[in-house]
Amino acid sequence: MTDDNEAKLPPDEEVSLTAEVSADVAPVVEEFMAEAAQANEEEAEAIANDSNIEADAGIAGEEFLNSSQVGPYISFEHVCKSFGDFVVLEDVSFFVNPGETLCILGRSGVGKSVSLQILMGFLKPDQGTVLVAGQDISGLSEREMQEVRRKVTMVFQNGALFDSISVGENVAFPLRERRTMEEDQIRQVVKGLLEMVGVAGMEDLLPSDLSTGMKRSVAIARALAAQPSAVLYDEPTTMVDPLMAHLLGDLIQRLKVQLHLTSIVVTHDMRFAQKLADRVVFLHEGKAHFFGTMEEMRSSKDPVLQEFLALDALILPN
Ligand SMILES: Nc1ncnc2c1ncn2[C@@H]1O[C@H](COP(=O)(O)OP(=O)(O)OP(=O)(O)O)[C@@H](O)[C@H]1O
Repeated sequence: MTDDNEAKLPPDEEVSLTAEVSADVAPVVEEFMAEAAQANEEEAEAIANDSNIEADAGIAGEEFLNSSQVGPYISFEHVCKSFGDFVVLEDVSFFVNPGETLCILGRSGVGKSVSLQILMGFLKPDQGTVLVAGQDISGLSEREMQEVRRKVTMVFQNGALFDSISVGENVAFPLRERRTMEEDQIRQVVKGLLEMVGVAGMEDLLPSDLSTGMKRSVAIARALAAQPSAVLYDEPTTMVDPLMAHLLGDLIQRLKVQLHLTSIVVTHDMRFAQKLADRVVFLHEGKAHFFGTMEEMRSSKDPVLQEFLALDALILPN
């Protein structure tokens, strides 16, 4: 390939999500994805309008929330969480706007996964306000929380697939729950989603037949089948090879750009965060020690951040 041709290639995030989808199922999958993208765009606009009304009325609240131009889609406001006497989170605040990606960074045991579990309503905060899908989830019942989890879904490290049913049935699960799709449409969307996430033709395998990275890809396909507006990823690049990590990073970025998905990514991987994050929150000793862009984090003179970045550079030399 000549340099000229290379210059004409679209950036990774603009390569169509359905580029790898077979022609026989592409129309159905494209329609399915377009529906999801439109719903996410409309929801983001609604939140932007609401927050403009609030800002006009002068009731937008805290300084850190005012710094976001749109209303946040997900946020922690002064969240505290302890297990017995052990304080994990102490007055932690951060947000992610609709269609943006936030990476949660920090050493082992600082409460990154606990934060995700609070956002999913699996753990309750002791204090503070947690906003998910634009609404305060603190007073919600388990049933109401299940509705929120249709919009904001999580991709667990191990995929959390149903072990006893096939890969295809795992991905079909959210489609069947909708009760609006014909069997043939379901088959086409499942096939297309699996092709899209790089595990084509694996419908009939069991989750136990798959590698860790493949399970994670299937978990992303299952998450997308629910047409969510936000996806929370817990350590997506842990225990996968660098090529798989790169593919997952590309996919998350394309989902953001083309589906307007809001994402929160817990990661140890600074290169991954550099590639994906609009903002990062760095948890340290129970606090949100830093909340800002990667550039701001890299240029910070804060000794704790500098030490973390220096250690990362040692582990992953350029
Ligand atoms: N249900 C629980 N009961 C008691 N302690 C818990 C519970 N869940 C988490 N913890 C503790 O809270 C702390 C934070 O855990 P968490 O899993 O959020 O860390 P992390 O930042 O995700 O770490 P890693 O990067 O190693 O995954 C740990 O000390 C953990 O043992």
